[in-house]
Amino acid sequence: MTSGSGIQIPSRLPLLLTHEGVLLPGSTVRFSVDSPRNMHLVSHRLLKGTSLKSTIIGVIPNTRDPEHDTDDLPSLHKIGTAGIAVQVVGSNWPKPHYTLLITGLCRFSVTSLLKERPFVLAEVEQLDKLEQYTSPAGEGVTAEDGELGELSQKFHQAAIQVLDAVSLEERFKKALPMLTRQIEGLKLLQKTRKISPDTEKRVLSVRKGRVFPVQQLNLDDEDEDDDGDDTTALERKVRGANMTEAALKVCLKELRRLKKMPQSMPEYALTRNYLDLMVELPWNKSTKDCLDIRAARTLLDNDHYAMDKLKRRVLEYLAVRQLKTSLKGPILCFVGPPGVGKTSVGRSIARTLGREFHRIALGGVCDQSDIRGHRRTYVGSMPGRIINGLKTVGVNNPVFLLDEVDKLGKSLQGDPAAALLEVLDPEQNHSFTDHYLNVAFDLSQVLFIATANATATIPPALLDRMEVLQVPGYTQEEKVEIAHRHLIPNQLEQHGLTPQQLQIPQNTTTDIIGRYTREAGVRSLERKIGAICRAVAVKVAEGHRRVEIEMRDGVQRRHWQLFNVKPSVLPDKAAPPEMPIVIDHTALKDILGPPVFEMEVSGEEELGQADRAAPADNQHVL
Ligand SMILES: Nc1ncnc2c1ncn2[C@@H]1O[C@H](COP(=O)(O)OP(=O)(O)OP(=O)(O)O)[C@@H](O)[C@H]1O
Repeated sequence: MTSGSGIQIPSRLPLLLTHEGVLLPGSTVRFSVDSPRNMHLVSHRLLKGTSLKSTIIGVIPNTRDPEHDTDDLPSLHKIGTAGIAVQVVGSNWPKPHYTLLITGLCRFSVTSLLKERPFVLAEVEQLDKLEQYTSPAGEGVTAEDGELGELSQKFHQAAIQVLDAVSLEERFKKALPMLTRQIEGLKLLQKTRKISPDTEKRVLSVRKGRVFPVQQLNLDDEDEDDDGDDTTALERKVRGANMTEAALKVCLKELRRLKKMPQSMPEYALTRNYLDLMVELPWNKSTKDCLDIRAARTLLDNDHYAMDKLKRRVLEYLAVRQLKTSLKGPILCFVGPPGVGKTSVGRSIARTLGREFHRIALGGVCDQSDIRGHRRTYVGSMPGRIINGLKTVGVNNPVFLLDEVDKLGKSLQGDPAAALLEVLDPEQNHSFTDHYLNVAFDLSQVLFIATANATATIPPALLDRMEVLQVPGYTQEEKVEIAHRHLIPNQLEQHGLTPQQLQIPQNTTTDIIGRYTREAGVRSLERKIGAICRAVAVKVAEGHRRVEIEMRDGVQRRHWQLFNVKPSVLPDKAAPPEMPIVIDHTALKDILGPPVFEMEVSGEEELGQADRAAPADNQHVL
C-alpha cells in the first residue's frame, strides 16, 4: 500500500452516512450516530477491530442513513472523506447512540458498493495525495502496519515531541502548528455551510507543511451582510419618523447596538421591539381640528337629551379652544352616577372636534407602571397605557377619556394616581417620560377628559387639577324622552328592525322605567329595550306564524300569534294588525317577566323612590 510519493488508504472502506456535518481532510469533526447501519459500523468495525486499519472509515456527506436497516439505501453522495476515528463514546440516554470524533485524511470517490448490511462497505478510489510528514527530527520510522502505521507514527511522534519539550517556549513551538491546524479545520467546517462550489476546490487540497492554505476567512462580515437590509430599512424609518432630537439620538444609538448583535440574542428582539414602537409613535402627526361652535351645539343636542348645564360648559370650553388653539387646561371631569352619558359626551366632544377618541379604563388599576410603563430592563416590559393609546390612535392630539378615575387603586407597585398627576398637569405633560421609552413625549396636544362616579375617592392632588362637572341623574320624564329620541332608535338599528316593525308606546316606556328599572341613568332601560328588540326580532325572523283559529260560529279567522299569548285569550273580532308589533302591557310582561317594582303611588314626589321601592313577586331588584 505504500507508494514512494504518498500514503494509500485502504481500497475498501466501511462508510458512515451523515447528513449534518461535512468532514474535510485535516479537520476533526464530532458526529452523533444513532441510525442502524451507522450503529452497526461502530459496534462491528470500530469497537471490535484491533488494528489501526480498522479505525479508518469513509464519511459520506449529504446522505441520510435510513431509519430501519430493512429500508433501501438512498443514493450515496459520490465523494466522501476518509477519516480516522480518534474517539468513540457510547451512551444510552435519551436513546442508544455513539459520538465519534473523526479526523479527515483525504478525499475518495465511491466506485462500487460491496454490501449494504449490516453496514455499508464500498470500493473506493483515493482522490488526494496523502503526503508523508517530514520528521522535524529527521528520524526514520519503522512501519509496523504499512502506510497507516507510518501515519500513526507521525501523529504519535508529534505528540511525543510536545511531551518531550520541557521548556515552555519549545513546547509552544511544537503545539502551535497542531492548534492552528485544529482551528483552521473548525473555521472551514463553518465556512463549508455557506461556501460556493467554485471555492470548494481550493479548500480541499492537502498540502505539505500547511494542511489548509486557504484565504483568511472573515466570518463576522458575512453575518453583518445578512441582517444589513433589515437594519438599513429600520434606520430609514427611524430617520423618517419625525421624532424629537433626543429620541432620534437614542434610537440611532440603539440601532448601532442592534447591528452588532447576533439575531439569536434575546436582547435583539427587545431592542427591535423598542425601535419599532419608537417608529410607530405619532411624534409629529396630528389631525386638524374642524371646530364650528354652531355645528358642535347641534351635534351635542342631537346626541344627548337634557344635560343642559354640562353641554353649556362643554361648548364654552370648545369655544375658548377655537379662539386660543394652544389652550392649556383645564381638564374636565364629569362626575355622576353610572349610565348618565358621561362617556358618550366625551365621544361626542371628539366627534365635534374631528379628533380621534380613545378610552382608557382606569378602574382597578393599582400599579403605576400601567400609566408610565416598565423600565426596559424588566422581563416582558411594556409601555404604559398613555403611550399605547397614542400608538393605537396614531396621532398626537386625540381625545383621551380617562374613565373611572375614582376607582384607581394603590399597591406596593406604586400609586398610579401620582403618575397621572404628571400626565394631567399642562405645565409638565409636554415632556412626559414613559419608563419604557425613556425619552420625553409631548402630551400637550392631547385633550384629556376624566369621568368618575363620585369625587370622594379621587386623590385630592388629582382632583385639584380637574374641573368637576356634575352630571345628575334623570327624572322619569327625561328618561322617557331619552328613550324615544335616542335609545329606541339606536336599539332598533342595532337589531336590524325598523319603526314599521316595532313600536313601543310612551306608557310602555313609563312602565319599563317605573316597574323594571330603578336607576339614576338609563343603562338598564337601554338593556330592557334591547331585550324587547331581541324578542321581536325572533318573531319577525320566524315570519309571524299564522294560526288558524276555529271560531265557535264555524267561521275561520286568521290571527297573528304574538308572544305566546293564547289565541283564545284574544277578543274574537279584534285580531291585532300584522305590523307594526306594538308592545303593550301584556307583551311587556311576557318578554320581561313580572314587574320587579311596584309603581309609585301617583302624586308622591320622586325623591327617595329607590328607598321605598319594594321588590314584587319575591324577585331581586335589578
Ligand atoms: N342624555 C342622554 N341622551 C342620550 N343618550 C344618553 C343620555 N345619557 C345616557 N345616554 C345613553 O346611555 C348609555 C350609557 O351611557 P354612558 O356609557 O355614557 O354612561 P356613563 O355615565 O359613562 O356610565 P359609567 O359611569 O358606568 O361609565 C349610552 O348608550 C348613552 O348613549
